Amino acid sequence: MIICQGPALCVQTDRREASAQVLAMQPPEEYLFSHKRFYFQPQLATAEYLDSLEDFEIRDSDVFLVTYPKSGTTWTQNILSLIYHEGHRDGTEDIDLLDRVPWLEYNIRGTDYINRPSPRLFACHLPYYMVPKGLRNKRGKVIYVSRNPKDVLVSYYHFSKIAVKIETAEDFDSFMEKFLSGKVLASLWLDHVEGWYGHKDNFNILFLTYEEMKKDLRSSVLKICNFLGKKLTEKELHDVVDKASFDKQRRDPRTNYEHLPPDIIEKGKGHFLRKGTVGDWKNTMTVAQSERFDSVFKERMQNLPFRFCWDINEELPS
Ligand SMILES: Nc1ncnc2c1ncn2[C@@H]1O[C@H](COP(=O)(O)OS(=O)(=O)O)[C@@H](OP(=O)(O)O)[C@H]1O
Repeated sequence: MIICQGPALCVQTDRREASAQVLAMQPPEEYLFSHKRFYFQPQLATAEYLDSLEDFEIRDSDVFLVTYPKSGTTWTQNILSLIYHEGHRDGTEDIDLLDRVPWLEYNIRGTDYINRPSPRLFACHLPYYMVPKGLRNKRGKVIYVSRNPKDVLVSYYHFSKIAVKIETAEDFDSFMEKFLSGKVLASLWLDHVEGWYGHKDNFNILFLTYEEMKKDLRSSVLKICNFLGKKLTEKELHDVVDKASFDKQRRDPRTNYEHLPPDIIEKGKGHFLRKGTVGDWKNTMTVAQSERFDSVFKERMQNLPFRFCWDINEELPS
């Protein structure tokens, strides 16, 4: 089975040959593969497979977590697994998170995940127009998690230093320019979020933000449970919230991706779960960089319903 973390981290536990074939098709210096106006990780995505997703058969019980990278994907994957799997909550099962909630666009190919019992859980970074058409007809459920794009940018920048398969940022300025022009995995943040929000009526969808999860994780888990029609006891809810905390997740090698080999994550350069805070962009971006970011993002942000801390002098929520 191919195991992937986001667009950037991928490893296979078996069936290595499938990925080796795909790898052989791509020159190693190519970090981005464009298909239908969207950037993918070239080692794993093929146009043929991506096109086949259109007809991927959706079950009403399917749950799709959709994010732009670095927005809280792993966190929500963990929450979904904890909500649905008692053995995960009580620690009696030793199943990899990425087997629980695999990547639709990268790692169900060649696996039998599609034949698993319901409810099937998937994660993806796909734009709204590339997901299976069944989803676009309101079958299955979609949870869309977004995060302040300034924090996304900073998280992505640091991640590029530890993720071997994505281009290492030379410096923050040049990485920011790539981010602002959408020349990164998953393309332009604005297009992704606007696309999903603008087409929300076609989907059975719940929008969440990283910031609201940080502010009140218990309420966010309850919101997810209500959307999924899943009732947890007080003890179960407590266990989900407890095991999804940043500290617990960081200490768990499975959710901090410490088990991934060094050709996926470079050891000793940082952790996947880095800081897990709101507003860390203020520690990295200068006033000039923030203003440059605003000059591209601010106007279009006003059409979105999500309210993020934007100005460098604005106080962060407690
Ligand atoms: N439990 C928990 N609580 C708070 N924050 C968390 C948690 N789990 C992951 N994270 C933070 O999410 C950031 C990684 O985002 P993703 O998981 O979406 O990355 S990826 O797209 O799957 O590569 C990355 O953010 P930064 O720390 O700002 O870099 C992670 O630390």
